Amino acid sequence: MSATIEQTTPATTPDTSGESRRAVRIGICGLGTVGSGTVNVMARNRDEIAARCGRPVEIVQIGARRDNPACDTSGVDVSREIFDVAANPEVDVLVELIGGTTVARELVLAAIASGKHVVTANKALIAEHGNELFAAAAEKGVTIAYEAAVAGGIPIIKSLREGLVGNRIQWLAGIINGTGNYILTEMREKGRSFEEALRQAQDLGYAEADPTFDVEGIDAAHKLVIMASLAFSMPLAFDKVYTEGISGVSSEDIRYADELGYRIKHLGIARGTEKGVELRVHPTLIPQRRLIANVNGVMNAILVSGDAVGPTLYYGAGAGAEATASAVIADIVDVARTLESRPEERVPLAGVARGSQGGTRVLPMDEVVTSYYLRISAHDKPGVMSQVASICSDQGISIEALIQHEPAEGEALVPVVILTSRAREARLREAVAQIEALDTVEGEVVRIRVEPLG
Ligand SMILES: NC(=O)c1ccc[n+]([C@@H]2O[C@H](COP(=O)([O-])OP(=O)(O)OC[C@H]3O[C@@H](n4cnc5c(N)ncnc54)[C@H](O)[C@@H]3O)[C@@H](O)[C@H]2O)c1
Ligand SMILES: N[C@@H](CCO)C(=O)O
Ligand code: NA
Repeated sequence: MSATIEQTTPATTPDTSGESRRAVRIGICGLGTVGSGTVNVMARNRDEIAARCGRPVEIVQIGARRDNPACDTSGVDVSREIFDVAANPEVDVLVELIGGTTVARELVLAAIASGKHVVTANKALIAEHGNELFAAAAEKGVTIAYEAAVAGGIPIIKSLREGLVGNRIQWLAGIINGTGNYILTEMREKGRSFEEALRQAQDLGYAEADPTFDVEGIDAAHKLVIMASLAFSMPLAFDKVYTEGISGVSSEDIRYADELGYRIKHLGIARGTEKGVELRVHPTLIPQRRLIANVNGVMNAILVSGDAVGPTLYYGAGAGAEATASAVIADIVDVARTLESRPEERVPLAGVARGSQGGTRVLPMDEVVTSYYLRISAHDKPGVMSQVASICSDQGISIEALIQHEPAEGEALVPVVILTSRAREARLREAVAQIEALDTVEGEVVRIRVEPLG
């Protein structure tokens, strides 16, 4: 089917010099949550977008397997074959919203080969194939814009690549998976089960097609590596990120953390050290008084600390149809604004000029230094604490706080909760192995890292 979009603005808009400029022609591939959100927001805010671009922005084609009742595509050429969009000479900018890394990679390469700019919300694609795609785009003199890929509607890519460009970034830490934060919040505030909260997040359109990506930290690792690449001018190194998800976080640990004055949040952390950059994603205890500890539900927040500016905080909806569409459209406008500029005058895709990325070392997890929350299931016998304290002390670790309640009626095991001093990961692991080997201790010791973030 093919027809013209109903016009509420003229197909040309006067630019500041008074000349009329032709519309920027957009092709959207994928009409799921983000695709339909983008169509809706573009239709609703079309006059504002045209005014901000200095020219109309028109969706000329959509590639979708099926129609989506969440948006109105009447008047737009809809093809069931997404590669039609990549081949369409009428399309200036291809917007990839299908997700995944196989077909999406082929689609983006095809679009680049035919000289189109690309906008994508696909963090998996950028994190895993970004080095290749950026090189292909640079060869062709086109742009790949990926604001929606990290922290949904929060303009964090723009902040890192433009707003903070005068700084040396020291570290960044963020709640960068909306689904995970939604689950942890529902568990803590409403006592919901993990499974129930995940189902709700899926119903609300927050989760990835495969929700293991959200729950096991893979999605956060994708986003972290993209931010770290910009912050530390290094190639995308997804396979080097230490990744732990939230599936092991229990309601019990959330309660003990509260008792100690902390919240458990799933964080992505990138920190520059003299020996290399730490890249890690894991549940983290954060002091309750920190703003980021109070970021709840689907909201995301990222702290970025620069040598000149100090700590800065970015907060907003990390997932959802229209919040993500906000970032997709920001990218479309960015691309549209520079359509006629020479490639070397545009903001570099990877944040630095081609060939200027350093081969920064990613620090092995064993060398990371942090504090820990440990929960030990111990038999209610005298001497357990002194054994645990002596093992920790042998590894140079001291105990900063301790919770030990009376065992529940009829229970032989009593939970012992400890906050440790800062220690090297390797030393902590050794101490935990020795604690687990004690006759007086049952099962595995729960360990969650603690970050003061200030
Ligand atoms: N949902 C969010 O809140 C959110 C936020 C930020 C980024 N993202 C990213 O945006 C992308 C899309 O996510 P979504 O939530 O909209 O997913 P979705 O599953 O709702 O939508 C994807 C759509 O693409 C279609 N599709 C997949 N392969 C196709 C093919 N070969 N041909 C035609 N259609 C195809 C699917 O049928 C589906 O309609 C993903 O990369 C995701 O990681 C999503
Ligand atoms: N599944 C992702 C979507 C936004 O990238 C999340 O929950 O954060
Ligand atoms: Na963003």
